[in-house]
Amino acid sequence: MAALSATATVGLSETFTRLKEQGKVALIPYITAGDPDLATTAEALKLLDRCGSDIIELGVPYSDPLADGPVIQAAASRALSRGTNFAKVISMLEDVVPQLSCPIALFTYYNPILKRGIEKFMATVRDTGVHGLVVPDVPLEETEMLRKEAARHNIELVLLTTPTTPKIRMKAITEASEGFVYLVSAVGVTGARASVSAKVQSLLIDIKEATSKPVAVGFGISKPEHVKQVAEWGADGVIVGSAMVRILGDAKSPEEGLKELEVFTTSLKSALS
Ligand SMILES: O=P(O)(O)OC[C@@H](O)[C@@H](O)c1c[nH]c2ccccc12
Repeated sequence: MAALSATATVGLSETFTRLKEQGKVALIPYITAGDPDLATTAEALKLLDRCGSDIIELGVPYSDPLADGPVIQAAASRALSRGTNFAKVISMLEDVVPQLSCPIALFTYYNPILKRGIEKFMATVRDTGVHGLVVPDVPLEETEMLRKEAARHNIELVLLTTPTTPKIRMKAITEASEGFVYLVSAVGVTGARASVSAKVQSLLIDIKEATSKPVAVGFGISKPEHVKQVAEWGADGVIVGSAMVRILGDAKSPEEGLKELEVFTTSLKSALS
């Protein structure tokens, strides 16, 4: 099955190439695996795919999510308290990825990778048909090993740059990043914000001077008007996490959460068309 899924969907950079040809901007939701449970996560992935997501970021819940705000931290602890672990996320993905038309970028902190061993981790992830990997807390100096193993297993390792990243370092990050460059729009942790910082516009100009690779913007984006604004500023993709995670976490039942997720995702998708 993995072989089929590996060919069934194209990778991250190919997805951006196709969207660019169509003059479209990628909608990239993030959800935490196992919140409220893995069965709902499986349904949510299929639903997000059906609603026109172009790439889906799936977070592996971790006990010390230092870059996450309260919404995603709470989702991670709910998922962990239900017994969600890496092995269970992988077996869910083995079943679900072949049913998706959009690629998955697995989102994990560095520690779970080190625990398994980088090579074993990459091989396991690749066998599920997952195309991308985002590791927010690995320092650039240590990404060399990660990048080598990711490339060896045909996984696109996405690196992140922030509003306070010095230009030289930003250039090194855009050079090394595969799939797309993740532009973190705001300083601090993840979480919906009232508006998107206008600084994103100049940051996008700087990054696009440094690289022709696609750039997706994340952090704080939670409304159709945010999505529209970031697309107008020239982003190739827009990432929405906490607002999606909150919908699933606040719902009275998984069914209700999935229904609201569909409405919300559809509203974001129409803001991009
Ligand atoms: O939640 P927000 O503000 O919409 O931002 C996206 C973010 O959730 C997702 O990309 C992500 C989840 N955990 C992270 C940790 C670091 C950087 C990014 C992330």
